[in-house]
Amino acid sequence: MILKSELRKNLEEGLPVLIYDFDGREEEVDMMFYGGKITWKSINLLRKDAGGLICYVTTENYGKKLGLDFMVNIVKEKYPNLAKKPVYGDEPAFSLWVNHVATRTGINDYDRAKTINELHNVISLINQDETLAREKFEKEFYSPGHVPILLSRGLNKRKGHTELSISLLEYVGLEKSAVIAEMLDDGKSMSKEKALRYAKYNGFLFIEGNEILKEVSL
Ligand SMILES: O=C(CO)[C@H](O)[C@H](O)COP(=O)(O)O
Repeated sequence: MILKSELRKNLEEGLPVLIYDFDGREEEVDMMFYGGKITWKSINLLRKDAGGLICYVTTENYGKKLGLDFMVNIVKEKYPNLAKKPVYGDEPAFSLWVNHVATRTGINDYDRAKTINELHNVISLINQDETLAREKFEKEFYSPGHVPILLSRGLNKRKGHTELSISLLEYVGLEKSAVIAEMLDDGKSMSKEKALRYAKYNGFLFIEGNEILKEVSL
């Protein structure tokens, strides 16, 4: 059972939560942070202890309000021969890759934290002033950059870490803004058992996709 208050407290304190998707899907664990609590130290931990691709996550609906499309739609139009699906079947959640204009190269921990902090600010502005949020996004970001944006289609359409992380934020009542990276290990994805031991050792929450499905209404 997921303890809502404990989960919200951890996320608001800037602690990561580990999410395992499902047997028969990627069978991977992603490290997830709340997008509103990212510092350069969170990027450092994602890079060193998780090791996978560090992605910013929000919803398809918010993405549309900023004029963002799924990369797969762009690829289908421009490079139709490359528009294949990964082995586990889902259409990827990728949209554009961006940097904030105040970054230098965009890749170090400070730069990626800056890009993500400013993405979170844009996302938080959407519900107050949609037009201003889009203007701010177009004025302050450029693409291609070093932070991929993933857009959640909702768990009723796709059951990836993208959708699981957004559902957890909705469940605890936080803004739909997350940062995730896969946990890797010596040339492979980290096993669920090893990620569980890592979570226990560090006092981080470990949540399975099936537990999330039980708590949220699809
Ligand atoms: O692979 C990815 C995007 O597609 C990301 O790296 C991330 O792990 C989320 O993936 P998914 O939502 O497919 O589990």
